[in-house]
Amino acid sequence: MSKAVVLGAAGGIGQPLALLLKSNPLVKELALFDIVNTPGVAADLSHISTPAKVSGYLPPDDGLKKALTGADIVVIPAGVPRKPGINAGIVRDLATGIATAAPKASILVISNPVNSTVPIVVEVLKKHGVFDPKKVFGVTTLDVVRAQTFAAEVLGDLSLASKLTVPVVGGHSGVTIVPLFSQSSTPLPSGFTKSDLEALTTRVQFGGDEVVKAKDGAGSATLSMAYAGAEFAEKVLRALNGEKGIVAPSFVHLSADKEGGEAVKKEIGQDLEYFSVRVQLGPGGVEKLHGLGSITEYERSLVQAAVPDLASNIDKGVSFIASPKL
Ligand SMILES: NC(=O)C1=CN([C@@H]2O[C@H](COP(=O)(O)OP(=O)(O)OC[C@H]3O[C@@H](n4cnc5c(N)ncnc54)[C@H](O)[C@@H]3O)[C@@H](O)[C@H]2O)C=CC1
Ligand SMILES: O=C([O-])CC(=O)C(=O)O
Repeated sequence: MSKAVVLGAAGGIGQPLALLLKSNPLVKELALFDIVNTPGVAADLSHISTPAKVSGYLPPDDGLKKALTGADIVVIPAGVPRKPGINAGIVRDLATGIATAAPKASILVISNPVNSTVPIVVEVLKKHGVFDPKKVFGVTTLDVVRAQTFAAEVLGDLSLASKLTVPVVGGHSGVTIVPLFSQSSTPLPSGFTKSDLEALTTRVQFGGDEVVKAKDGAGSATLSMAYAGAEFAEKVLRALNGEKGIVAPSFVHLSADKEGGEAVKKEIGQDLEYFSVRVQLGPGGVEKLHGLGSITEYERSLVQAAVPDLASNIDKGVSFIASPKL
C-alpha cells in the first residue's frame, strides 16, 4: 500500500487520473496538488467508497511540500497542452519540490514535451544530488495504448485491444514514437500491405493531433491519457509491492541499467542518454532495460529517423536547466 501524489491534479488529465488512482486498491493515500481547485476535487473523490485517503493542496502554506512528503510515487500531468516553454518552468519547479520533499519517490512525467521534460526533472534532481535513474519515468503508455487499440481495429476485433501487446520505443512526439508492430503479440492481418503499415504507424505517431483536431481548440488527449497514466502507475505500484516480471515501455535515462542501456545505445547506433524501451520494473524502480530485439528494416529506418529529433529534444531539456529557455 503506497502514497501516490498527483501534481496538476485539477486539470483535464489530473482529475480522471486522480479518480482512477482513488479506485486502485494499492493506493492507501492520495495527495492532490494544483495551483487551483484541489480542495474541491479532493472533497469530491473522498466520498468514493475505496480505501485511499484523499487530501488536496494548493501552493500557500507549503502545500507542495505537504502533498509530497512520504510519497512513494509522484505523477506529473501539470502544465498546458502544447506550450513547451511554459511547461519547462512548471516541471522544473515541481521537480525542485520533489528533490527536497520526496527524493526517493518514483516520478512519472506526463507533462509535455516528455522528451524534454524528463531531462529537466533529471537535471534538477542531479543539482540537488538526489538523482536515481531507476526512479524517473517518462510516461509513453498512451502511445502503447493507441498502438494496441489501432491494431485491434485493423484486426476487426476491439476486444483484442487490452490483450495484445505492441512495444513502442523511442520518445513521445511525432517521428520519435516508434511502434514495433512486427513484435505485436497478435500479428497484423495477412494481406496487410507496406502502405497499410505505414499508415498505421503514422496514426500512432500523430495520435495526439487526431484528438487535438477533434477537440477543436479545447485541448489535447485527457481521458485516454488518464487511462494510460493510471495503467503505468499501477504497474509501478505493483512492482513496488514486490510483484515480479512487470514490463512496460517508458522513456528513461539509459544509465538506469548500465549493461542494458549500453546495449540499447549500440542497437540505435547513437550515444543518446535517454530512450523509451521496455522496462522491467522492481521494488526499486527500473530493474532491467530490454533491447529493441529483432526489428524489421522498416522499423530500423523509423528508429534512425527518430534519433536526430530525440537528441535535439533531450538537449533542449538539459540546457533549459543550464540556461532557462526552451
Ligand atoms: N505524456 C503524454 O502522453 C501526454 C501528455 N500530455 C500533457 O499533459 C499536460 C497536461 O495536460 P491537460 O491535463 O490536458 O492540461 P490542463 O490545462 O487541463 O491541466 C493542467 C493542470 O496543470 C495545472 N498547473 C499549471 N501550473 C501548475 C503548477 N505550477 N503546479 C501544479 N499544477 C499546475 C493547471 O492548473 C491545470 O489544472 C500537458 O503538458 C499535455 O501536453 C497530454 C496528453 C498526453
Ligand atoms: O499531442 C498532444 O499534445 C498530447 C499528447 O502528447 C498526446 O496526445 O499524445
